[in-house]
Amino acid sequence: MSTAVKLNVPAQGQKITIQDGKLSVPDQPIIPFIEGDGTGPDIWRASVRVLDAAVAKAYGGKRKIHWMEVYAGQKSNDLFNTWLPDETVQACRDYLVSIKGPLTTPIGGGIRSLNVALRQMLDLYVCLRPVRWFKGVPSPVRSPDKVDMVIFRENTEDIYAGIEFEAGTPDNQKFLDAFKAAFPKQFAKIRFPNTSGIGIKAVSQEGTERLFRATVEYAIVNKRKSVTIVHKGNIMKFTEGAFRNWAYALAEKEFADKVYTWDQWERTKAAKGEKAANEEQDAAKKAGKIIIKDAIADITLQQVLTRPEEFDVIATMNLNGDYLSDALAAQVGGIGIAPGGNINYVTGHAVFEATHGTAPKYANLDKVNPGSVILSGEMMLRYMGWTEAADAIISAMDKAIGQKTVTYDFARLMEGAKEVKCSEFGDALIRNL
Ligand SMILES: NC(=O)C1=CN([C@@H]2O[C@H](COP(=O)(O)OP(=O)(O)OC[C@H]3O[C@@H](n4cnc5c(N)ncnc54)[C@H](OP(=O)(O)O)[C@@H]3O)[C@@H](O)[C@H]2O)C=CC1
Ligand SMILES: O=C(O)CCC(=O)C(=O)O
Ligand SMILES: [Mg+2]
Repeated sequence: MSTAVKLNVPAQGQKITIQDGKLSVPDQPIIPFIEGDGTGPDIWRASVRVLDAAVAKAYGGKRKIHWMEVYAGQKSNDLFNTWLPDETVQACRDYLVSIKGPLTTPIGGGIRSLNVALRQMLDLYVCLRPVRWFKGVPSPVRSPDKVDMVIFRENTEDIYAGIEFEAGTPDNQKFLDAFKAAFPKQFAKIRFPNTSGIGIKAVSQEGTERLFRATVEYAIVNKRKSVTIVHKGNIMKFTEGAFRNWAYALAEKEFADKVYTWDQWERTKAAKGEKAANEEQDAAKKAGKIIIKDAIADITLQQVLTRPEEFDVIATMNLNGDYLSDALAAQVGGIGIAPGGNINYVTGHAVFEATHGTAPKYANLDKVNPGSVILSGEMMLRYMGWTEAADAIISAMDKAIGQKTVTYDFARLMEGAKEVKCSEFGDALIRNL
């Protein structure tokens, strides 16, 4: 039985609200945070000091965040005998904007991902993961400066929805019986039905459209050059292929005067030839239109390495986005510095979190890079409209890395670096604010 969960609401501060689609952020907002499992507590302790210092530096005491701890994961289970209390989900709902550390998910059994559950319960349909290089960060590629990509990963659908039937269970048998009865031809395609685990991949038009609408709006507001739809539609025609087609159709329907799509190029080519299609595309580029293109997921993973300058904003489904965001992070210094935000742009709900996990072998060593959570906090501040504080963090990050004061992950790859602890990297950022 779970114990009652008591949240300590700060005595001061107000809720962030949303009116007519616009966030209303008080000068003293209450922001819930989840510390996280494994390295989460070390990272959070360093991060919160940097975020507070950046706000104090930017607004001289006029603005201040009142943090409210909410619980999830191991700490929650230890204290309250529940992994994800309703009170936590409700607080993220009520206070609109929150931030979290990583939470552990067991492999092959046990509880389902609390991270994914939170995204689904709050319907945070965009997982926004910008990938950029800070000068001086060690990288395995020759030109990490060419990597400046922003991933829009669909966050509520796909194989991640957790519709699975474990091999050998009565539910699995029930599912297979019903499947066989309704679709005997497709059932016959299962190579080893008696020992197959089954997972269901659902990708919808609504889910695709809201993700892609947010992507194109972001590309327009931020004056980006292109959006690449990344999919495996040659194999999964009615899920990943449909994602591609729905995305192209939405771009032409809702953003006709702001974009030029490769679908348009194909149509013009078929009607008037390749030269005319190229001229049309060149004219669109000159007019500042965003090029909407697509690429199959496997070749994308090669080309983001070999031709990074051709990728700008990327829209993709849940699983592809998961793989792609860790792979891209490697090019700019690793997941120790890869931030993210889970956002519903309609309701305003947002939970900011690092791309990495709990890195359990480093728990409580005050060792790992807190950069990912700090930069997730930077994204949160920008989302709140606190641009000056966000800019101060970026500039401090530039300076600290320029001084070669870095945690172990960078130090092991950098000549002449001064390796510092997680908390000391926080200190270095604060000094450089
Ligand atoms: N959103 C979330 O909460 C997420 C949770 N997870 C969960 O985390 C757990 C562990 O997953 P795992 O696959 O090991 O992936 P992790 O991301 O936790 O760690 C993998 C490796 O990445 C490097 N790394 C991770 N965090 C940092 C950091 N802050 N600074 C520097 N390097 C870092 C370390 O590399 P090295 O050993 O080379 O130093 C580490 O061993 C699992 O339960 C998983 O489900 C995973 C991803 C996201
Ligand atoms: O929830 C998890 O444990 C993993 C999630 C993950 O890898 C991600 O969001 O990138
Ligand atoms: Mg991941």
